[in-house]
Parts: sequence; structure tokens; C-alpha cells
Amino acid sequence: MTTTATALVEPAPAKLNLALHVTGRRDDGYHLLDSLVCFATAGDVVTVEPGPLSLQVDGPFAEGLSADDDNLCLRAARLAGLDARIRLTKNLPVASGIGGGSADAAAVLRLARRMGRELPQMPERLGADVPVCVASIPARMQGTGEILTPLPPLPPLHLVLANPRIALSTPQIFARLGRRDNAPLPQVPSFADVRALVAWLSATRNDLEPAAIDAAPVIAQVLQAMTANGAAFARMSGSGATCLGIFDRPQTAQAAAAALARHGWWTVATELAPAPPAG
Ligand SMILES: C[C@@](CO)(OP(=O)(O)O)[C@H](O)COP(=O)(O)OP(=O)(O)OC[C@H]1O[C@@H](n2ccc(N)nc2=O)[C@H](O)[C@@H]1O
Ligand SMILES: Nc1ncnc2c1ncn2[C@@H]1O[C@H](COP(=O)(O)OP(=O)(O)O)[C@@H](O)[C@H]1O
Repeated sequence: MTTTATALVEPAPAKLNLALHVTGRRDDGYHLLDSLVCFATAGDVVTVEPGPLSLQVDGPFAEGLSADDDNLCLRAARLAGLDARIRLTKNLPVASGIGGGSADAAAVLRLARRMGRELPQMPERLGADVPVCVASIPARMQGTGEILTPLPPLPPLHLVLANPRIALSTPQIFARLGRRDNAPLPQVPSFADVRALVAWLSATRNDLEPAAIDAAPVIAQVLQAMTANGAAFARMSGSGATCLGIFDRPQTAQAAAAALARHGWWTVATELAPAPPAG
């Protein structure tokens, strides 16, 4: 698809679970979560142009993804009643704990809104992470993902994301959990600076991290490498295997991303994403 003047472009920022507590399980098997979520400028890009509904995928991770009817971009378009030619540039690794598919679906819903459609009720029908990805702002996420409390802006963050090129299945990681009745997050304050955020995060966890390390021990090496390369804080996001590191300066983040890439891992140095324009 060549892009024309009528194309609309929407970023699909990577979703980061800075903290993720699993606090229970519903009768239908879905888990109750309590998570501090934010978004990075690193992400996929969704473009739409007028035309019948279709999807074309390009970008570095296009190969791992089929453009068939099940693709979350097409499912989101059908839910929003959007007929358009969609192009997805897949920059994020697939099945990697940073909500790529949910962020893509959310970007399609925002595009549909820009084209005059109503946001569909219960976007969580597309995936538990879709509501927070539609908002794409720092938020506390509870319930199974549908209860959102927007947070005051976070301090600027210099981040590294690293994935050891291992796709992990979200349901399989949930299934490996030892405990499902952990305490909720402590109260989330307004963070004066990165030091305050890191201190708060240090008293929290990602409850899916031990289960994911059990399934893919290399994740522990990625976390260790983040710290060895100067991260003030390192943690796995979501159900993994992508890990995030918080660094003091853009230069240290870029140097760490380059050092981690020498292991053959996917890495990117990034920042917090700006909020999408209010719809
Ligand atoms: C774990 C999280 C944390 O943000 O992130 P990812 O690792 O996917 O990025 C999300 O809750 C994932 O959201 P999402 O990837 O949209 O999940 P869904 O497609 O709705 O669900 C996939 C499967 O994960 C399990 N699941 C998901 C969400 C939840 N609250 N409890 C669950 O038990 C269920 O087995 C479900 O069938
Ligand atoms: N546009 C999409 N991008 C990524 N994954 C998608 C997409 N559409 C459907 N999927 C499917 O959703 C699953 C979860 O992918 P993803 O959202 O990237 O992972 P995670 O939820 O761990 O962050 C994958 O198995 C993939 O096949």
C-alpha cells in the first residue's frame, strides 16, 4: 500500500507494566490484576486509507504475524464498524508482554474515532489490555483490565526494552502461577521524580515474573544485564519476555541498549509516550 494524502497515521505505543500484582482469579479463569501501566514511544504504527476492509503488515516483526481475520487490527475494525485499508508496521516483537496486539487494536479504535465512529462498548472483548491501550496514558489498571484510574503524569523516564527473542503465551504463564491471591499494590502517590518512582516500584513486583523465568530462564539474564549496564530499576513487563530498565540519562539507556543487543536480543532505548489527543 503506498501512502496517500488521505491516509491517517496512529502510533500504537508499547504498553509497560511497571508493577503487576495478581490478586485473585474469577470463576471463568481470568485473573484479577493490580498494575501500574505506562506507554513508551517505541511501538507499532497503524495507517488507514479509504477503501474496503483489508490489512497489510510490514516492519521488522511482520513475519511472525498473519494478516488473517483473527488479527487484532481487523477484529477492532469490525467491532468499530470501520471499513478501511489498514497498514500495520510491526516494530514490536509478537507475544512479548508489551501488548503489541492490544496496542494495535486500540490504535485502530482511535483511528475509527478520528473518522467519526463511536468507541465500541467493552473494548476488553478484544483483549484484557485493550481498554488501557485505548487511553494510552499512565494508569492504575485493576479488575481483569477494565477498571482504569488515570494517574498524574510520571516523571520523564529513560527506558530500555529488551526481549531475548522468545515468544511467551500469556495463558500459559498465568497457568504456571503458584499464588493467585497476592496483596494489591500499595497506594500510588504522585511521584516527584524518578528516584521516588524507583523507591515505590522496589516495594512492588511483577507476580508473573517468576513463572516466566521458570518457562524461559534467559529472562533472568536479561534483568541481570539491565542492572549490570546501569539500570536503576529492572523488571519484566506483563507475561514477558520483554524486560524494561529505567536509566538516569538517555546516553546510559542508549549504551545499555547497544550492550544488550550484543547478546542477540531485541532492544530499544525509549521514553514515555505523550498522551494521544483527546477524542
Ligand atoms: C498479562 C497482561 C498484563 O497487562 O499483559 P500481556 O502479557 O498480555 O502484555 C494482560 O493482562 C493480558 O492482556 P491480553 O493479552 O489482552 O489478554 P487476553 O487476550 O484478554 O487474554 C489472554 C489469556 O490470558 C489470560 N488472562 C488474561 C488477562 C487476565 N486479566 N487474566 C488472565 O487469566 C487468560 O487465560 C486469557 O485467555
Ligand atoms: N496485531 C497483532 N499484533 C500482535 N499479535 C497479534 C496481533 N493480532 C493478533 N495477535 C495475536 O495475539 C497474541 C498476543 O500477542 P501480543 O499482543 O503481541 O502479546 P502480549 O499480549 O504478550 O503483549 C499473539 O499470539 C498473536 O498471534
